[in-house]
Formats: sequence, C-alpha cells, structure tokens
Amino acid sequence: MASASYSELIIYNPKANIFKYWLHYKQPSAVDARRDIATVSSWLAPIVWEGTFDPTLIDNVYKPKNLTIATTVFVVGKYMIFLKDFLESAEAHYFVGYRVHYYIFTDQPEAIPNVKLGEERKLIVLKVPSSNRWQDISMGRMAALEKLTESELDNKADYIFCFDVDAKFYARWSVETLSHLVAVIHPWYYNYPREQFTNERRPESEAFIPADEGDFYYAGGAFGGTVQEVHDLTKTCTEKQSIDRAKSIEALWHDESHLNKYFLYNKPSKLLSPEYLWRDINAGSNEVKVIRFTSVAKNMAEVRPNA
Ligand SMILES: CC(=O)N[C@H]1[C@@H](OP(=O)(O)OP(=O)(O)OC[C@H]2O[C@@H](n3ccc(=O)[nH]c3=O)[C@H](O)[C@@H]2O)O[C@H](CO)[C@H](O)[C@@H]1O
Ligand SMILES: [Mn+2]
Repeated sequence: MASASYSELIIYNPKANIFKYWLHYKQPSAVDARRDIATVSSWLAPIVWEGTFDPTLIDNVYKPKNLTIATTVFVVGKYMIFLKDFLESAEAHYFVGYRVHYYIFTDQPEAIPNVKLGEERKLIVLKVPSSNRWQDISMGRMAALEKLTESELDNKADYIFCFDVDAKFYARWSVETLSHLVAVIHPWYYNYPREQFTNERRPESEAFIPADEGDFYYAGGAFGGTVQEVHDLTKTCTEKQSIDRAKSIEALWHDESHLNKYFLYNKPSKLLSPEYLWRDINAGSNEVKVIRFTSVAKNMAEVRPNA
C-alpha cells in the first residue's frame, strides 16, 4: 500500500453506507476559519472559497456516488475560436475522474475541434440556429436548456452546469460545487453595495429588481444544480424573457438580469466565490487566492455578429 494514493486508502461499504478511514486529514474546526471572506450566506448557503473544503476528503465523500455531470456550452458563429481551450482546460481541471457529458450547442457541428477526452467523458453535439444579435444568442440559451433538461437528461445526469464558452479553467472545479441550485458570485460586484449591482431597474421588465433588494450580483456565465432545479430556472427565465420581448423591452444584461431575478426569489443552495468565474487570468485580488475558471479577454468587434 505504500504507493497508494490517498483516495485508495479509503474503504467504502455501500451496504453499511459507511466509510472506513485510515488516512489522516486535517480536523475540521468549528472556530478556526478564514476571516477575510464570508463562508456562508444569511440563508445558510455555503460560499465556496479556497480553504473552505478539503479536496481529498470531499472527493472521497462523492466518488462512491457514481455521479454524472452534464455540462453545457453554446458555440455560435465566431465564438468557435474559444471552444478548444475551454474543452482542453476542462479536461485538465473540471470534475477530473468523474463522468462528464458535454453538450455542445452549435450552428457549426463540423467545426468542433477534436479534443481527447478522459475515460467516462463524452461529447454530444446539438444543432442550434445562428442569429445576427449576440444578445439573442446569449438569451436563447435559456430556451435550449429548458428543452434539454426536460427531455434529454431524464435519468442521464445527476447535476448540470451551464457555461459561457469564452472562458478557461486554470484550477480545480469539482464536487465541492455540487448542490441543488448553484450560483456564482459575479467577479466585479462581490464587494459592492446592492444599489450598485447592475440589475434591471425598469419596473416594466420581468427582470426588475429595486435598488434596495438583491443579495449578491450573480454571473450569467456559470450556473448549475440538479437537472430538475436547472429545468425550473431555465423554464422561468425563458417565460420572463418572452413576456419582455412581447412588450419590446430587453433587460439590461439580458439572460443575466433574468437569472438574477430568479435567484432573488429562489435562493441558491450553494454559492461559488468569484474564484469560480474570475475576470481575467492576469487580474489579482486579495480574496481570490486561486483562479479556477476565468473569462478570456475578447475583441467584441471581432467575435460578435453585432458589436
Ligand atoms: C462571464 C459572464 O457572466 N458572462 C455573461 C455576460 O456577458 P459576456 O460578455 O460574457 O457574454 P458573451 O459575449 O460571452 O455571450 C454569452 C455566451 O453566448 C454564446 N455566444 C454569444 C454570442 C455569439 O456570437 N456566439 C455565442 O456562442 C457563448 O457561449 C458566450 O460565451 O452577460 C451575458 C448577457 O449579457 C451573459 O449572461 C453571459 O453569460
Ligand atoms: Mn462570456
């Protein structure tokens, strides 16, 4: 056993549903924790930061559950240039050692790059139409995800995460992120007062949030949860977006505005710190000790159909 890795030193007995440990890990503490960040919301949802979980321990809790993680990404028009890095970096850092099914929604199935996937990981390509407004491509994701979570994923996945493609993984994103309904705290607003959040402020829009409401400002570029929860979320956002469209109003930050409205009334059960969707790999901050996933700088005029 001398060469065995930590995880191999644990015996799981499914019948008794117990773990038998003979490895040593740091004792969890009720009093000793990072003091520079909040680790729980006021509705008792954990906020996941570096130092709040033990990766080895949490892997051993989740590994026996044999989970499947559906992972969606939309790649329409020129955003195809981002897909290779997104997938290769996910293979290096995202749920490594777990079953991951990527769902790639694209208008150009023939252009999907050939990326070598790990064991138990596969890629499913789904065709979506193109559009001449980037806002419609971004918002259109909600309806496509509503459909996917309704039909495709029944019994095929336990959890789902939905991502922007203009982004790249640089460090672990794994089972510590799993929960019923998961939101990522936006990297630009995590320490802003709520009245400065860029929520939709026109009461005519379904995404309207008054200046004295709002918990956190959440990013549109990553969210997830169980298939059922993400189905409810995407169904609601699709409905609200079409009510707005019928009134010829478009929320300030499109799907992100509707997502924020949804999370205000349906509190996420787990919050991911901005480590999980940072601004840029070259940007720093006192609180973010590990950049796990970050937006990639893009030339809007070059990649968007209408910039
Ligand atoms: C990091 C983050 O929180 N991003 C959010 C933010 O802006 P972003 O500037 O990050 O939006 P974006 O241009 O990345 O568009 C969102 C996503 O739509 C897809 N796409 C878009 C245009 C296109 O021509 N082709 C294409 O495939 C692609 O997957 C892209 O990542 O606000 C948007 C709404 O305004 C969305 O809520 C984004 O999720
Ligand atoms: Mn983006």
